Amino acid sequence: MKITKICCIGAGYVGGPTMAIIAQKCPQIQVTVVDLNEERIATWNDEDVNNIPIYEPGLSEIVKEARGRNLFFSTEVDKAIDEAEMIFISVNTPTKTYGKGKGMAADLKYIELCARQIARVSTSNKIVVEKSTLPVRTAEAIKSILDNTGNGVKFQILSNPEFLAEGTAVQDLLHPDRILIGGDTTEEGQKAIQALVDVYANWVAVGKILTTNVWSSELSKLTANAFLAQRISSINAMSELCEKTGADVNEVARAIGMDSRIGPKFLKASVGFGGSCFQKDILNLVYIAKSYGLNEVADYWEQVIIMNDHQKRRFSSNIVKTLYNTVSDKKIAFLGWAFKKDTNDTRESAAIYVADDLINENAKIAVYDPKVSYKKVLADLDYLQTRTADKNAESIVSFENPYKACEGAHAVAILTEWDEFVTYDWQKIYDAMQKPAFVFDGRNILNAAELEKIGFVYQAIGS
Ligand SMILES: NC(=O)c1ccc[n+]([C@@H]2O[C@H](COP(=O)([O-])OP(=O)(O)OC[C@H]3O[C@@H](n4cnc5c(N)ncnc54)[C@H](O)[C@@H]3O)[C@@H](O)[C@H]2O)c1
Ligand SMILES: O=c1ccn([C@@H]2O[C@H](COP(=O)(O)OP(=O)(O)O[C@H]3O[C@H](CO)[C@@H](O)[C@H](O)[C@H]3O)[C@@H](O)[C@H]2O)c(=O)[nH]1
Repeated sequence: MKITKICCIGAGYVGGPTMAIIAQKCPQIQVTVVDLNEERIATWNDEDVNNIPIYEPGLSEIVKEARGRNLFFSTEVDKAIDEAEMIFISVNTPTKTYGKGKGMAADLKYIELCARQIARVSTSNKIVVEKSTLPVRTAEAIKSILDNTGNGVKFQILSNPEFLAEGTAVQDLLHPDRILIGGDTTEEGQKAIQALVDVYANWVAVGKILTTNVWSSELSKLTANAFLAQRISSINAMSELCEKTGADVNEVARAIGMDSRIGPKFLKASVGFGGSCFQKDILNLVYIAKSYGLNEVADYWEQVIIMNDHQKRRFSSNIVKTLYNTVSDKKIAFLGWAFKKDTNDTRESAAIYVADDLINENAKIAVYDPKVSYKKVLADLDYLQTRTADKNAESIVSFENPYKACEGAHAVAILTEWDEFVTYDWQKIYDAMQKPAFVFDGRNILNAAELEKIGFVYQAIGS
């Protein structure tokens, strides 16, 4: 089956970039990305392509090339669904905040709404592709809804999890380690798999396109994120031991990373991992394991989250302890608010939790992040519901100039590893700060010797 029209439901961090690349690489396919969020669609369509809602290096250029040619962003969900032969579901699947599984399970209400909408409006056969990260066996639920509420048209359901990381989304999509496609073993299922393989084969070597059954594909996504996050919690656990023993976690990471069985990637000790995926997906894995009575499996993976929470709290406690056990009315400058560099995404960023802890101690926080607005900073803190929005606004400000953010501060804390932080005039920052001037480097990006020479009291993670 040759695909000529694709619809993607969800114009977020996955739907937007993924469809932009498909449109760029497959000019013969018309790709329409739809979303209920009118503001988001309007900014995807903004005349100035630099205003698109997601910041990813290289993305605006690709959108510029394909938008209006074969890439469209629209709020007309029904129309796009009905016209397409293949529909990607790329909506959010956050952790449940209510009812059974609250705080653990994935909330599938948006997925179910999509399935019902597809069933309601489809007048021709469709291939439905799960792009969102979903609990194993979700395809079964989607199939049941489609088959029982549809207009008699036939649906094939594929699982095609996305492995892109934010900040490198374009490169990850252009040069993926692998593409994973899970589908039914029936003849129809195999035809559907082939149709999606043919789309990716426009730019991905066929040897990198892996096909499996649906359940393996769904579970592989949760497994990949669990393994990646586990490496970070493992190195972060060692960072605390390094601080006690005089070992240096960067040296330890280099030494173990040269073992080809371990490998060098994902061994950077930090203030803790953030992002919308790791915590959510591991909690979901823990919930699934528990629901099958596999308590030891659940406890094993939950420890990755416990360690990460500890690492974030340890960072804020250390700031308070080092600043003579009080930060009350002291100005702490935060360089970085995003959960990692090269993205404007702040979901689950360590900065939010560190700020929350410090505000509990009456600190005054001044944030500078090259891509995050003050509105977003406040929304992130308000979401925690620790205190009133007014109190948050009194306790935290943000600056468009990093030097202004650091002026008069008792300490600077590095929360995100933006490259520009390394290039700053640290002497100038030092001169304008309270003395002694402290730097807490939550990303181990600055040069300790240089900063100490200037006069800073410098503390990194794990040394
Ligand atoms: N962010 C990542 O880097 C990443 C990477 C791989 C996988 N994932 C997974 O991909 C999925 C999407 O993540 P995201 O970061 O793009 O989320 P997101 O919140 O940025 O985007 C989801 C979009 O879906 C829209 N939406 C929700 N319900 C809808 C409906 N019924 N009809 C139309 N639009 C609807 C929302 O308005 C939102 O704009 C999640 O399951 C996530 O776990 C994310
Ligand atoms: O050595 C490291 C590597 C990462 N991090 C932190 O870990 C978090 C996650 O980083 P990363 O994995 O690079 O970004 P994400 O966009 O969250 O991507 C992850 O989550 C996505 C959503 O499921 C997956 O698709 C990706 O494969 C997976 O890497 C960030 O806070 C990083 O700063 C570290 O602290 N140390």
